Amino acid sequence: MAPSSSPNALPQPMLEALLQKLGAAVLARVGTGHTFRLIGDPPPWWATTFTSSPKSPIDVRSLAPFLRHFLDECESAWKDDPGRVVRSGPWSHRDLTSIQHQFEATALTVSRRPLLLIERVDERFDQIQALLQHARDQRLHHLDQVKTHERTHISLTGSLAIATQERNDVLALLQHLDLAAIVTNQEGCVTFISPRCLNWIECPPAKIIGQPWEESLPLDSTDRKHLRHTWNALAPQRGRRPLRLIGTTPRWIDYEIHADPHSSERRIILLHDRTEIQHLRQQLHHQTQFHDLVGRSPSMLQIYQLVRDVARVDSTVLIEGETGTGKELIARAIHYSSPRKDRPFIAANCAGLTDSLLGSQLFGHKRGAFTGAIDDHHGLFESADGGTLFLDEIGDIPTSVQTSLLRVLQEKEITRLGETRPRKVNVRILAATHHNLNEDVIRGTFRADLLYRIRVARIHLPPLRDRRDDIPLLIQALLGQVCAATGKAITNLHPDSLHLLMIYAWPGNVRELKSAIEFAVISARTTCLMPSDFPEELHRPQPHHLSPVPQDSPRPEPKAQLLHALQQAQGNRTEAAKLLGISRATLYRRLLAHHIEMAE
Ligand SMILES: Nc1ncnc2c1ncn2[C@@H]1O[C@H](COP(=O)(O)OP(=O)(O)OP(=O)(O)O)[C@@H](O)[C@H]1O
Repeated sequence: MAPSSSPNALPQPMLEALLQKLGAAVLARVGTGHTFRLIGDPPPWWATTFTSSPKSPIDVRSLAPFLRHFLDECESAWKDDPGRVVRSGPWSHRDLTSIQHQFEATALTVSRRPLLLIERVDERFDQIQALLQHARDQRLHHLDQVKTHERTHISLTGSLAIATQERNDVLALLQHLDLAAIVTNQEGCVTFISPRCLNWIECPPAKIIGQPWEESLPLDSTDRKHLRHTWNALAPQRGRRPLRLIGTTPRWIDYEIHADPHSSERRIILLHDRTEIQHLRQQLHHQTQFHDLVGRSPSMLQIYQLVRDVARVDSTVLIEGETGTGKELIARAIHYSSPRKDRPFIAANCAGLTDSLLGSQLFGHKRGAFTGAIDDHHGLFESADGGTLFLDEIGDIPTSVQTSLLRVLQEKEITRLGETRPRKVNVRILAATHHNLNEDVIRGTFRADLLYRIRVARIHLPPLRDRRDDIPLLIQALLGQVCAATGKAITNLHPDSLHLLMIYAWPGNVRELKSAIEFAVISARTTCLMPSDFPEELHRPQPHHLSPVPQDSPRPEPKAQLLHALQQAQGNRTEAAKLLGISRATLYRRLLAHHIEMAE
């Protein structure tokens, strides 16, 4: 029971009237005990509730046992504060028809006279009950909602955990497979990028997500074009060559572009780090290649060393070897290994030109120097000034030009045709021939003094049949070149094709090998080169007794075979060497060894 604040000091008649209006029974104490008298008219419910007559003094304890305790409590409250209004709180009481009602009593003193108000509060109680019920329902509903939310939360947390786990599994798998991945939406904007990929491109995800995929990878324009081309293809594609990611740590990556199996409009780009393989490949390339020359056979390794040696000095070099053995490549390698490498390298083919044409080509001419010389013209010597002039087929130079050439080599100056004034030139001469210039000197078609001038250093290139170990490397390199040039993707060489290429005599040397590969690539119906794809001459039976043997083979040709080959070649030693599948030098050595007469 909560004491409330002091009552308002209204005049008693007004107060009684007011309370009766409220439908309450208002009882005033008579004397000092529990006897009270009803003031004014009883409330409507009095007669059906209590047996006591409203007109007589009433012992309120007979109305309800509860009131006794209530009044005792009021008495002790009024001792401290006579002005206090004391409320009982509701109590239940059955009326004369046994219907239970709720009552509430309020006690106060007016002019020190205790008053007791008894109210039937059923309606209020019902309202409160209804409110309570409503509140209870609301609470239950709320609890239901809380439970539902809790269940949803648990289920979402579970789904999130599963999704996180799946994502981590996918990332772990990508990591394990050494793969990075990018997923794009239908507009080509990045929706996912794996941490490994972010690591490669050294970029925070916020800068990549939502950006067009093309801009997310640091590539040069050629690689970007290549990637875009692959992207635009309808079918899933694997990049034909690795891309180079530009960055603080440049990387080589292979890539595959797939449609997302869950949505055909999305794409998944899988990226594979190939940097290590690429470095190994480059190392291998460096090991198998010297400038543009492919080959690791002992003879080629010796030649590479010789090239390095002669590149350091400025002397003239004579490069000898059969056609197609790579004489021009050697000349280029010398030039580009030499201090002249930043100056011009000019190659001139001396075969098949008349005196004046070759002379004019090499030394230049003055206008009117010969018929058709309509202008002043500087020659290749002047063009090559400071650099290197490679004179191919020097054995075919007409004698008059040989004389001029000798003078240039001696004086280091040229005179244009039709002029008398010499001009200083600083040119290094490299010359090549497939002739035997010694024989040409003996025959009188080549000047001996010129030969000694140009043969200060000498490099002899072995024919391909004498260095068969290099054939597989050459095939690989040439196949790469031819595929790049033709745009055809050849991935394999059938073992029978390799056998065919290994046993053929290659009279045209590397040039012939290159042509055969070109032919096969063009003819190929699949990505594998079959024996039938190669030119017909490769299929002709190679005479067993003439079948070329590897250069390193210690087995010499028996004398009878040498004689037979010479006879077949009608004494022509170059032809005989070809038939035997050996170089001319080897043929000479073997002829000497077998004491076979070397006369022409
Ligand atoms: N060792 C090699 N590695 C790679 N390619 C080679 C090699 N040797 C030759 N080739 C290729 O073979 C072809 C002929 O080479 P090159 O012109 O240098 O030969 P050459 O001996 O000068 O021929 P010729 O005497 O007929 O002028 C070129 O396509 C060249 O690239």
